[in-house]
Amino acid sequence: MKTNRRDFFKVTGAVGAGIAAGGLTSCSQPQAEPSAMQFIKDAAVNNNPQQFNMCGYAAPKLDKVRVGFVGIGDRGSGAVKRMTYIEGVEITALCDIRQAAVDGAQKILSDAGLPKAKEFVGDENEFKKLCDSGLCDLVYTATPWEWHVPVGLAAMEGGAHAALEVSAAKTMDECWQMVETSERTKKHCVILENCCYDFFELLTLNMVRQGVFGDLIHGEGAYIHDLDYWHFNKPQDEKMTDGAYTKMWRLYENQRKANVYPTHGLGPICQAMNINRGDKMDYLTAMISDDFTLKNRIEEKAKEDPFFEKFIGMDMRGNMDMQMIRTNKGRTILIQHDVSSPRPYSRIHMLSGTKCFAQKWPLQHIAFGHDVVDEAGMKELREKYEPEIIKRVGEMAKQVGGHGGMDFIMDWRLIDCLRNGLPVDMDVYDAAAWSSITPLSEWSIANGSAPIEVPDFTRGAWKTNKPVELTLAGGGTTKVRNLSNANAEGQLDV
Ligand SMILES: NC(=O)c1ccc[n+]([C@@H]2O[C@H](COP(=O)([O-])OP(=O)(O)OC[C@H]3O[C@@H](n4cnc5c(N)ncnc54)[C@H](O)[C@@H]3O)[C@@H](O)[C@H]2O)c1
Repeated sequence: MKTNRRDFFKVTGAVGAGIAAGGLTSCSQPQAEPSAMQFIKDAAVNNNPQQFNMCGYAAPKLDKVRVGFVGIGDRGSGAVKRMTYIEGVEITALCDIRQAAVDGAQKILSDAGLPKAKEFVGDENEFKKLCDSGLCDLVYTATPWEWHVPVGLAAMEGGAHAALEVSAAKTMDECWQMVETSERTKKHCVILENCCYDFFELLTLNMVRQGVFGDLIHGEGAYIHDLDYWHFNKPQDEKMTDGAYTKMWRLYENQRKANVYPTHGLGPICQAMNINRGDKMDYLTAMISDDFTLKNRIEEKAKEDPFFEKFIGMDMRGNMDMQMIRTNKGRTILIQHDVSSPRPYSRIHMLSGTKCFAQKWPLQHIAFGHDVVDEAGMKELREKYEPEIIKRVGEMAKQVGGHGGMDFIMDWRLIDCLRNGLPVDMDVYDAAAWSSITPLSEWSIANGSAPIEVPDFTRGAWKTNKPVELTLAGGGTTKVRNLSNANAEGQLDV
């Protein structure tokens, strides 16, 4: 039973197949055998040794970064636009299953005075041609979740770095495939976790680094976002290709009883705790509530519009799921996920240390002991601890927009790292560990909240890997193009 855990975790992709067919599916449950304790023992044994350590790896410098985009819907088109502001970027290739999406991206390029990119429009495997074209140094993927890893693997095999939207992977097998392919090809596989670049998250990360928090004890993160409007934003055309989520993909994904979107809350906490770089997640336990809203909403919508009748009877995930994670250094993390309850947005972002406490939602504050820092104190803290990246591009990022600026900071930093041959902030081990919460939580939930080990994707290298760099040392040279037509568009909620 030592090497079968990848198979054990393989989720069949039935949800994905359902989306592709435009039909109804139910998500397969992972088996509940062997017992959790047996499984935890087995999971301590790694499959293959690390081939090459991608943490801290500096790929050869690229003066120009030729970027290809796969999946240019809501999120991907925003990324194309942001990249037009970054010098040293050449947008060379655009791929989508919809011509309209590619046309929209070409317009973004022409509006910015940039040349047309080569188009790859066809079926769902058209991205392979883009990845094999030799046109790209970086393939930036913003498809529905089921395509992230297939595109990322093809990109790395084709000689490009891969950048994958969140969550990077859906299954444990995909997590290992990313790790093994990145190590073998020596191509970065970056998770595009924009929340790691938000202003308060970066401020608190730097404060942790400077010792202001003392020892970190506990962190909390979340993705609590009432997506009702987006889930039910019906496509207007017959092929179901417009609307908020193309072919209603996200409603289908909500059949899976797991935290299907763990990384917005988890990523910044992992960076603060040096997960994979001095500490690691050891094990988790997960729990989910029943569904109190989604089935009812589907029935309500079906009464208004027969389009929604096909969703009746779908076995939806419960509203709220939670994961409790214990780290090797004895810290704890709580992650919450709820996209279907009528309540205000929150990613919590709470850090609790021996000397300092910070929390972003519902009310942003920092405290020392019982004393909450006032406005003047916050100003002082920002002046003292705002990291260099915010000083360098923070104001420009606010003008470009994208969730208040953090999306642009993330893109700029990624390009600057590639251009200056710097290690990336969010490497393949982060992509795998953060994404693995989905299959791990699914297993724990299916097994009465039994604890389950989080695999060590670094295979021991976490003990010596260096923390995320916050100084821009060796980089910071990438300029931002004329911002005169920037309009800071993009909602503040992620
Ligand atoms: N980081 C964030 O803040 C954030 C915010 C929104 C969405 N996202 C992520 O971005 C991704 C896309 O979400 P979205 O809201 O833009 O969805 P969307 O449905 O608007 O866009 C997806 C696009 O991918 C295209 N597509 C589907 N399959 C494809 C394939 N095989 N090859 C090429 N193109 C394909 C679709 O036609 C569509 O244009 C998701 O992973 C989502 O989780 C992240």
